[in-house]
Amino acid sequence: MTPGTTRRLDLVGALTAGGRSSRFGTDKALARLEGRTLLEHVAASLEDRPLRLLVAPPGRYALPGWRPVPDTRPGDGPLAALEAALLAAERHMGPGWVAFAGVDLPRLTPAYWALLAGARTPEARSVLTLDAAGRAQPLGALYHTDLLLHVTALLDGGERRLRLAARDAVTLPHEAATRVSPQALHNVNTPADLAALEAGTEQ
Ligand SMILES: Nc1nc2c(ncn2[C@@H]2O[C@H](COP(=O)(O)OP(=O)(O)OP(=O)(O)O)[C@@H](O)[C@H]2O)c(=O)[nH]1
Ligand SMILES: [Mg+2]
Repeated sequence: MTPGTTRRLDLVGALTAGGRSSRFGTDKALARLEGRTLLEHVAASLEDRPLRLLVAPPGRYALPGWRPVPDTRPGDGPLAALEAALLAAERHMGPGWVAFAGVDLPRLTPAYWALLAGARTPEARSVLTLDAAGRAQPLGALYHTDLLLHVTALLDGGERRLRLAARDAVTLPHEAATRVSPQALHNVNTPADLAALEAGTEQ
């Protein structure tokens, strides 16, 4: 990649939406914020991608323009959903980068993804943002399809933690992400998390 260019369009968008929402109590993908569902908010952040993948149980959601992708290992969590997304991305577009989002990050924006895309280096195979506590956030991150073997090996070994997927990672400061996309990493796990977002009391 030429230094300084972002090449935004070469990212495949992947939205994982196969969770149980057990902490939220009802399906959080369909919870509403400012007149739209959380699913629609996150989808809008990836609307300009050439390929958009929705990793979810078949028929659970209708999202125009998004290609349904079934889980390779249903119910095994977001690491398994990343495997399904990387496989589908490689099948349809060849080797390359995937922007991996969850339904519970409604403040992600195109500018956020452009920032991550611009931070890629030739050696990098993942790009993540640090949260306010300094932890790299594995959702709302970029992964290269080269990570497929690694992700599959983790899953085959019984691992389920998404944060272990990242390798050869570039990490961006929290402030850099929230400057272009305020509250970008605010994660909606409970109704209180959503209420805080509506009230504007979360960063
Ligand atoms: N495709 C797929 N997505 C998943 C799976 N498990 C979780 N997700 C998604 O991963 C993202 C983050 O997951 P969590 O915050 O743990 O969501 P969750 O499992 O629905 O919620 P809890 O039951 O409260 O943990 C959300 O977008 C979920 O929909 C899965 O097994 N398959
Ligand atoms: Mg969550």
